Amino acid sequence: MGRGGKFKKNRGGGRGGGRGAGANGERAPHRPYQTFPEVPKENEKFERYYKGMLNLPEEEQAEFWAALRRELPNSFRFCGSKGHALEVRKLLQKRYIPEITRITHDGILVEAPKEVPWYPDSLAWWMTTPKNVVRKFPPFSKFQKFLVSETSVGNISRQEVVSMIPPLLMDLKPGMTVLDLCAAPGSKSAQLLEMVHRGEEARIRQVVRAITSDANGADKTEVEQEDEAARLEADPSDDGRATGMLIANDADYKRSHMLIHQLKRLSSPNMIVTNHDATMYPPIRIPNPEDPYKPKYLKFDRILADVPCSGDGTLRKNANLWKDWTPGNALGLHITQVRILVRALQMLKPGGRVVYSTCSMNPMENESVVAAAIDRCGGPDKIEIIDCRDQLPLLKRKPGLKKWQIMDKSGRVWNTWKEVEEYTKSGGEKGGPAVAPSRIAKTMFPIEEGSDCYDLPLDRCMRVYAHQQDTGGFFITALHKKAEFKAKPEEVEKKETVKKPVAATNGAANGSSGATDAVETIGAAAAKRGLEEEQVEEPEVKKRRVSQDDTASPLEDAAAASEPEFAPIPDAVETVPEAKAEEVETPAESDTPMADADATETPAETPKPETTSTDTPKPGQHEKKKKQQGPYEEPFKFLSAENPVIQNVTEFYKISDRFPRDRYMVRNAMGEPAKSIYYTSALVRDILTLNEGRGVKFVHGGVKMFVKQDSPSAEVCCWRIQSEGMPILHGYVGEDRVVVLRKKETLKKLLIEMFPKIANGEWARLDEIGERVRDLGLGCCVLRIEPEGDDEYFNETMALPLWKSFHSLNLMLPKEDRSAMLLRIYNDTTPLVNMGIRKDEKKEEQQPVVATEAEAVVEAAEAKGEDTVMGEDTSETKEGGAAPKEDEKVPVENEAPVA
Ligand SMILES: C[S@@+](CC[C@H](N)C(=O)[O-])C[C@H]1O[C@@H](n2cnc3c(N)ncnc32)[C@H](O)[C@@H]1O
Repeated sequence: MGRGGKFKKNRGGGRGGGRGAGANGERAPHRPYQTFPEVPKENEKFERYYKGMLNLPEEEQAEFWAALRRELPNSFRFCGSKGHALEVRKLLQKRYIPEITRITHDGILVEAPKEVPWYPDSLAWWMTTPKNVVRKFPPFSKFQKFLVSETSVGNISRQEVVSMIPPLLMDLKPGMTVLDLCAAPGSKSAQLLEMVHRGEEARIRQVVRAITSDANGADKTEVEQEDEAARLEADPSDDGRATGMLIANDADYKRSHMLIHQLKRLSSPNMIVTNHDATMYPPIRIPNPEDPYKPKYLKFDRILADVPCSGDGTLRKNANLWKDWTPGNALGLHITQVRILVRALQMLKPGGRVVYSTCSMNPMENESVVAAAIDRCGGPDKIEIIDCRDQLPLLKRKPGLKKWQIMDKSGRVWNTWKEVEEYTKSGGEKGGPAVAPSRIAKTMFPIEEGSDCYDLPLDRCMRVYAHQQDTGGFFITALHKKAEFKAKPEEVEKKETVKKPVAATNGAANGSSGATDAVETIGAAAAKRGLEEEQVEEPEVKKRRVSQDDTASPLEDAAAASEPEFAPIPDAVETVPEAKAEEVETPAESDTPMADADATETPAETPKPETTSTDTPKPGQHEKKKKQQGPYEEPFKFLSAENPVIQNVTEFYKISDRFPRDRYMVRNAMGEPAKSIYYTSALVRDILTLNEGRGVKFVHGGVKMFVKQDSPSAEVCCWRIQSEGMPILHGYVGEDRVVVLRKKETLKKLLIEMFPKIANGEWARLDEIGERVRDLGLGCCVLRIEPEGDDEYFNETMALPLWKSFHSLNLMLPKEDRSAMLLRIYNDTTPLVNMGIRKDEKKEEQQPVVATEAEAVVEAAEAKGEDTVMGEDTSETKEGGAAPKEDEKVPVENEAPVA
């Protein structure tokens, strides 16, 4: 329900007659809230298809159907680095739960949030009180503010619990490379990225301490010490910095930008966002130390294929699915799903792992896809289904199906492919012309006897049903690649008249470059012909050996890519299933990325070109479309360590030699630092550099490290450190540019006041930092917070950018971050004070910040029954980073009060 929606009253009687499981997996004693009756929760075909097929014991059947008709509990996950996530969790437990347990609603004590029992470190929580009650019922207001505020700054992810499972089965370790093929809006990518960085803070601290013999920041890392990833040996090669990498990909351009918004908060230099059709994901070139002239391609340690699906496991939050469910939804997706999984297995290292998941219960999107992909990839000798029974022991699940039926569009159920063939041969029931049921394919059925895939242990797949622990439905399988293989070509039915999958047409639709098409063709060729990445000889490579910095022009690539070796196999193209748009309604795309920002498990998400070739653009339409589809991304250009700007920042901040200087990047064709300087890991740099001009559609990479600022004099560096780069850099900044803050009250002044004055002796108001800031040179510095005492809410070491001008200071933090910190540390919702702003800005600036934009975003997404990951920032610029927020502006003197 949206913001303006009416508060829905409890309709009494308890949910599902008190039959459901509680949030801890046990039966709940009572269910104070019931489902909304607007949509009749029935669908004859759906019920007929699933009744009996899911192998549920008789006594569970009623529970299963009752659970599907109940509303889903509210769930959320504490995210970011583990130490910080645990601190935020502490607030829930100590400050908010005691308050919630005292609330009665309609005469019934509400259930407090509970830990999701199987999620590690108790970082995932859920509660049965509906979201709209939490949002609108006044006694929840403090808790709601906490949720909104921490969501907006990226410390809480409003994620459905079953959607948290796949990353937990990835066995992702420090140093590994991981690809999330269908990643938007990014809740699982966020989990994966946290894993890429696991233990990093502790490892870096070990290194910095060893170098400086400095005990800065009395260590609060008890938890991390228990964690193997926190030991330097886990990832030692880059002074403890994480060397692993996540590539998060989505075929839909707009959704790939949602990914950027969601993941940016994690400030990771180890992440790239790409925009490709996963069925033909292009080979990614990496350095080849053995022979720099011979192209080498990345093979991933881990791949997540959380594929587009019909989404009938999300019925509990998308009640419209009750009326919209048709068997055709899944029929139209099976082939794309198989292709995505085959491509994932191709791009995997031997010994690596792919996790395949859907939020659908339909075997034709699940077990049949797994079996068909294993069959195409060389059978059980090459690909093994991993037995995950010992993983997440507290998660209740059912084994994958070994037998199932297929329901065609008309609702007729088929047991075997043979049955379909016989029916077709016989000319159907009326003895008329032989017409096969539309869209049914052989690979949808259980594999027949005689194949080495006949008896695959499909029971090792995991099915999670709504009634087991009061969740949505989900399917997850982990696959181990035992050895390289050459994939079998797709078996195709030539007679079907089909359209191209919409995702596959994206490149053309969005006017992407010839180079992109060429790379997609190479990806497609590799995928369709079963070529391994090593065997993919790129077009230009055939003509001449290339050096690492050699880049073929897009045209060359495109022309060469059309040579026979890389041409798509005609049959395969012809038999691509019809775009599912006509059967499965894709939610209408709104103009603002915000409106559909947080769709996680939305059904049928295959991207759709916005226009067909016959569309005539209306006046003014062209520009808008172009922007939405974003055919042009600024290139990623790395700066040399000798670049004068790099030398200037290194000198001004006295950045230690231990901090790499060859990983700074800008986003403009000239390769000149103009507005922002980004920082990436070494691997991300190599990938962005080596693949330039190959048409790989990179849409994001790098953390914004420095932002250009007007500076008061030539001696003051005009590049301030950006808050998102601070955690990476601060340990290497010389003490000349560091201010140490220890007192809780001093920090509060800096958080509440946007421009606290320091001229004319007013520095003295700033307690222990007063003299230091008085004596400090102008410009940006590191405010290192090392809390004294043992205040339970003020005990985390942090580093924030602080700007000193002649008259005032400014903590360079976005407003949401300031407000979230005020709430977290001081339980304070005081409006921020900005004495230095112009009159016309004043009214707006002095509004309380919590629960404004962030709340609107969360509510908009939740209104659609979707997961929300993090706060939305709609100020993305062409430079690929967020436009500076209002309060990140240069604290120029004329904005600050004149003393
Ligand atoms: C189930 S959602 C992914 C949810 C996401 N993993 C998360 O946890 O937030 C499926 C995504 O696949 C994308 N998609 C659809 N077809 C695709 C294709 N052929 N290649 C890559 N992505 C595709 C959709 O745009 C959608 O964002």
